[in-house]
Amino acid sequence: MLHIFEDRAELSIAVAELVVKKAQEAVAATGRFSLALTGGSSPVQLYSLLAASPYTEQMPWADTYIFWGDERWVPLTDEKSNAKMAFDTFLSKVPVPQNQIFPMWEADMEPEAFAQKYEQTLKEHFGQSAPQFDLILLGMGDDGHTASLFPHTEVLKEQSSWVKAYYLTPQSMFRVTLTAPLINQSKAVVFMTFGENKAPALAEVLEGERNVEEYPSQLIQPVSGEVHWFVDEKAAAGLKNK
Ligand SMILES: O=C1O[C@H](COP(=O)(O)O)[C@@H](O)[C@H](O)[C@H]1O
Repeated sequence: MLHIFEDRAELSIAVAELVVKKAQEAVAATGRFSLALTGGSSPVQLYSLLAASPYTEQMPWADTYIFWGDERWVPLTDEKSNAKMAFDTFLSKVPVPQNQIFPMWEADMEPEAFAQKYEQTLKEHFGQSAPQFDLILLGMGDDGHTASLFPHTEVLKEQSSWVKAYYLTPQSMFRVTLTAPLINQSKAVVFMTFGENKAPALAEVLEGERNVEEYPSQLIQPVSGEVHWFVDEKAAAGLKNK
């Protein structure tokens, strides 16, 4: 489902309202809300909203479990850390129990071993066979990547693992990411996409021929869950069907 907004501020408010709704529904139905966060610049305003009135009072923080969709393999104090951004913008300000927050990084571990450990953590949380997040937030890079599913990387072919780590040569760093098969088990996925730089990739992802090697965001098609694209008018400029 495509939702187009005039600007980032309006869009972030709409996503904050959706997060609150999904959280309340999940807690009413199952007693907990399992959320995977995105990194990058797109969610900064959303995260600040979640720490402020009127959203923070409506969030069932005590029953919320926070995971990440992906991470740059850097310490939690590094400015490039997706987790640091989330702590700075909202996690340090809301009453979600610390033991219900699962950053994708650990000191003194190799990234590949950490990915296996994170998968085990997810199995303990969800059970062995049904890794169904209530909501996964995603961004999309100008190149069509999402989470750390970058164009022309081996991780795009992954079918069985839930979490993978790999060295992203162009960025000279390891990445850790949920895999597409895991993301596609989610009950709901929300992409947040802003700005004219994203317009060409967005048009290809939503309306172009299937080419997942070039546009990995096309891999995200939940098996039975919802997928929402929250975009601003600039990002939507290249779309034919609005
Ligand atoms: O590297 C990453 O980039 C994407 C997109 O970031 P944005 O700055 O264009 O919003 C992000 O979704 C991902 O979590 C992050 O690791």
